[in-house]
Amino acid sequence: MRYLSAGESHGPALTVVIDGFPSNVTIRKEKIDEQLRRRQQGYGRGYRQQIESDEVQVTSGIRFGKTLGTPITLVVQNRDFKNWSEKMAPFGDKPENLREIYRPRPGHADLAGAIKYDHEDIRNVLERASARNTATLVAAGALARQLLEHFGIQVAAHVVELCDVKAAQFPDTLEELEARANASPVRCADEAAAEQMMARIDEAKAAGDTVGGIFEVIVRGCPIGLGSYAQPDRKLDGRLAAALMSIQAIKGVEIGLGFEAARRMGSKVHDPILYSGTRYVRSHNGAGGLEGGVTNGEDIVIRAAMKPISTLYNPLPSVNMKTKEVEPAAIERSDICALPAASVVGENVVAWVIADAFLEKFAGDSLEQIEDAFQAYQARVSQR
Ligand SMILES: Cc1cc2nc3c(=O)[nH]c(=O)nc-3n(C[C@H](O)[C@H](O)[C@H](O)COP(=O)(O)O)c2cc1C
Ligand SMILES: C=C(O[C@@H]1CC(C(=O)O)=C[C@@H](OP(=O)(O)O)[C@H]1O)C(=O)O
Repeated sequence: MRYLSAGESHGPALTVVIDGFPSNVTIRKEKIDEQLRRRQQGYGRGYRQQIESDEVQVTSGIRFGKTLGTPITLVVQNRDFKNWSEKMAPFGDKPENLREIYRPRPGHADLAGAIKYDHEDIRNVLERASARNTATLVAAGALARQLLEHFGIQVAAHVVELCDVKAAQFPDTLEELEARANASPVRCADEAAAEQMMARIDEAKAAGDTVGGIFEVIVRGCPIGLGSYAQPDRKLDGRLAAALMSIQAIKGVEIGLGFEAARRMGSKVHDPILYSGTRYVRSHNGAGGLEGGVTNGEDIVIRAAMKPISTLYNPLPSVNMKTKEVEPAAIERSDICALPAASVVGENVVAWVIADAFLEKFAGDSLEQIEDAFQAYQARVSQR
């Protein structure tokens, strides 16, 4: 399975074309829209989210609520385009009063992008570098998720740290964790920590500053054996890390104990293997569900660290690329914190990678063929 996305933040629309998705999978539009809505939310988001009300349009590959097995095209309109139609026009002359951007923002793609693609106006860079494109990743992930649901695989995410505030209380069940995260303005299941996180966002806003943090994604219900140790590019840990690192502003990924594993003795890291009478189980899950790049049947637990938003209302020094004078970096309308939104993007890109690995293992052109392969494998696994 693969996809290609396209679109500028203030252009007419964002588009993603998905190839290799099997036929006869039931898809509900409301489930895609629900993920798009979740991505738009979160304490600390900027004014743009009040303009947008993201909704998917399907222009190919689905008929009467079922996939056809042929390319699926998902489109998300940018409502803001009506305010940008002259400034973002594909053809015609530049408007006389166009405000061009020459002062790159530290932390954004501005400087490197302007040099790499030979652009004078940094808008030509930021329009595509913008995390607005994560709407397409979420739409694709929301489709993948509906395939995973059919096989009892759940994906959830929650915020565990925001700036220097850490969540300390975690609910016992995944359902409760998900419900509490969904109810929290910062998508954190620990209510007391969530209050402090919101205070940090308020402080950052008042100071013209920004904040980042860490979110955790949990996948429950994966069979043993997704991914492979046979080639580096087939290892599922690497594929998941790449997907998360590809989200704008994600600077670190850890699986299971992650960096903490490096500080402990092996006996305090690895998970003893037990047999329940029907299946192999672990007494804890330091590996985060992955050993040798292959799922081991435990929950996949993966965390991603997001740097603070690059646009500062109290900007850092930069250089005017036209005059070479030192000047404050440009200010674009911006989020103060987009960590809750990034956690939703994280959930959906992880869902995509898991669905991709699932389809490799249980290959088939239709849902029925995949079900046959899955059931045959489950029968074999129960003999081991
Ligand atoms: C959901 C989300 C929203 C974001 N919103 C903004 C924003 O409003 N302003 C901004 O400067 N950066 C924002 N960012 C971060 C930039 O997109 C990011 O700093 C930039 O693309 C460079 O990231 P990189 O160094 O990881 O490539 C956002 C990131 C995400 C994931
Ligand atoms: C538009 C979205 O995110 C945007 C990501 C972003 C950036 O630089 O990454 C800059 C802002 O866009 P704007 O300049 O229109 O205010 C964010 O709000 C979105 O997530 O829907």
